[in-house]
Amino acid sequence: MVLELEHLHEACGVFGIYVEPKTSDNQPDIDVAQITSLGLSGLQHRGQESAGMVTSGTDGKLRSHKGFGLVDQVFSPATLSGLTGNMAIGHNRYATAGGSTLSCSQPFILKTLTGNYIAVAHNGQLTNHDALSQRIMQHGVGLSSDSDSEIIAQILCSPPAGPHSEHVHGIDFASRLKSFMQMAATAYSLVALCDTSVYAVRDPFGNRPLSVGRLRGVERNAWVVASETCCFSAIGAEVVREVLPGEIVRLDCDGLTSVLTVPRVNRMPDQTALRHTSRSSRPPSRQATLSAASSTQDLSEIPAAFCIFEYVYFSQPESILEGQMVHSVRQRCGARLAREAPIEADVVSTVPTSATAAAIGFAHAMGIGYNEVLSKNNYVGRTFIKPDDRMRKLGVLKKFAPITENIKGKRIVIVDDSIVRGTTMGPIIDLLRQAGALEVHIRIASPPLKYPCYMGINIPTREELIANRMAVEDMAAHFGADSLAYLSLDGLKSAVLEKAVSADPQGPAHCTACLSGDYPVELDW
Ligand SMILES: O=P(O)(O)OC[C@H]1O[C@H](OP(=O)(O)OP(=O)(O)O)[C@H](O)[C@@H]1O
Ligand SMILES: NC(=O)CC[C@H](N)C(=O)O
Ligand code: SF4
Ligand SMILES: [Mg+2]
Repeated sequence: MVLELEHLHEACGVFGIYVEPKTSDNQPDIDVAQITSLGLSGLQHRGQESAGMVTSGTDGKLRSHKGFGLVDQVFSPATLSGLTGNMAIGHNRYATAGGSTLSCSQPFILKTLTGNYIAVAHNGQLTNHDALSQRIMQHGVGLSSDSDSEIIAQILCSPPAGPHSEHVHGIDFASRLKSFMQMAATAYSLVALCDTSVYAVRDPFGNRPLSVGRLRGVERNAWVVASETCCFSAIGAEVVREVLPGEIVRLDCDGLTSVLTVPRVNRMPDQTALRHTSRSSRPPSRQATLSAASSTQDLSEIPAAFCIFEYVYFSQPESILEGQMVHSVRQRCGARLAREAPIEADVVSTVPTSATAAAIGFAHAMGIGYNEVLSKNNYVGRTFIKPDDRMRKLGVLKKFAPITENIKGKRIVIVDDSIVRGTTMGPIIDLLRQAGALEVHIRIASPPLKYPCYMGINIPTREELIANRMAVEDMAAHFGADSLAYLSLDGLKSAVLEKAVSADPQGPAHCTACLSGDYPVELDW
């Protein structure tokens, strides 16, 4: 028997690019496949299982390549040279539905009744996956996988109900997207290719991130879209804006067009089909029932529910979310934590890597020097170890080594962004003690993680989350520390909201379900 040392898993990265075809030889050639591969590399932290890309050009033909592994392993120069065209979409996958198989890797490509092909890539997790797959199969359509993303592609193959002029004018893809959004409230950020346009779509709750940018120094239309803006600098792009919750954006030779916005409403016609929505493969403790939203409620009043954990852990520090840099938000979290749980010490440090900004914020607010006490080996991947205590600790020690001269004889505050199973913290405290720390105080820059996520993040089961197994007061002793404190939920929300801006008329609002148990869609346990 082996124990997998796993924390939270990321949420997939999507990327898209549209470059207007050249009209004169003076215009620069833009290699969209090369840019997509660079963009996906910049989003690698969101998914490492498989990568894929679809390109299309003026000939209307789609070219694609997918494979297991990291972006640089999947796309060789020879592969990229075959992916020609003026537009592309790409995907990095961490599986949340359907397992880690090539049949579930993305983008999905399907042929439609009009003869056109569509390609779709998805970040997120459909909360009504099971109900939608039943509905598709009842129409006699077989599915090739258990992927919820395939469901999206299948639904987008069907013309929307009611009168439409699709067969005369080709696919009315925006109407298809709107129709899909009315069936599935959350969670998805999508990029799609259809005809001569790239589409970018964010679910009505805006649960997963998605931003549009523009290639610098290119005179004609040259748009990009990505899960996170951190990949823009490597491809020479500037941030334009976020896709709004419920918005469908089209990128083509007409520029950036906001085709339409669907209010935050779950208007699936058969509301009862939304019950018992979680994947059957989940253990009972993770099963959830989604209560249908009342049809009389003014649902456009419901606030957005952008994943607050993107700020805490998932996103890269340089990414811009809701008009603010993730690094700055993390620093504010650290500063608030210092106000909520101050402590006298000689040095403040981080559990590298994602807690570093919070540790710096904590140190500044306390007026204590920040320094590093742990060196992280970036080449250690997921660790499989025997489940005895000694080997468990060695698993963590493979990842971190003490910087002893910064530790010996010091009172140390060690800041982490989150505690999931509690695997990392105990061995780190041992390491600091062995290196001669006088005192060790743990500060966590987010509230206790207690509830599963149904929106596309693999959080361990309730039983596996240490915050459900142990009171906060007992944790310091459990880890061998002198004290331990978490940031409050209000503290986290204030740090995020202090500078968040949104073009959404309702303003920025967040999903905090894994911390608070309040799900954006109602769940009965
Ligand atoms: O309580 P645990 O189950 O041990 O998990 C919590 C740890 O996992 C995450 O870090 P990760 O190792 O993923 O790396 P990062 O900080 O470099 O992103 C998180 O930042 C914590 O450090
Ligand atoms: N992590 C994700 O966003 C996963 C997307 C999709 N649910 C899949 O499993 O492929
Ligand atoms: S439950 Fe947590 S991880 Fe999932 S979307 Fe909400 S805030 Fe993000
Ligand atoms: Mg960490």
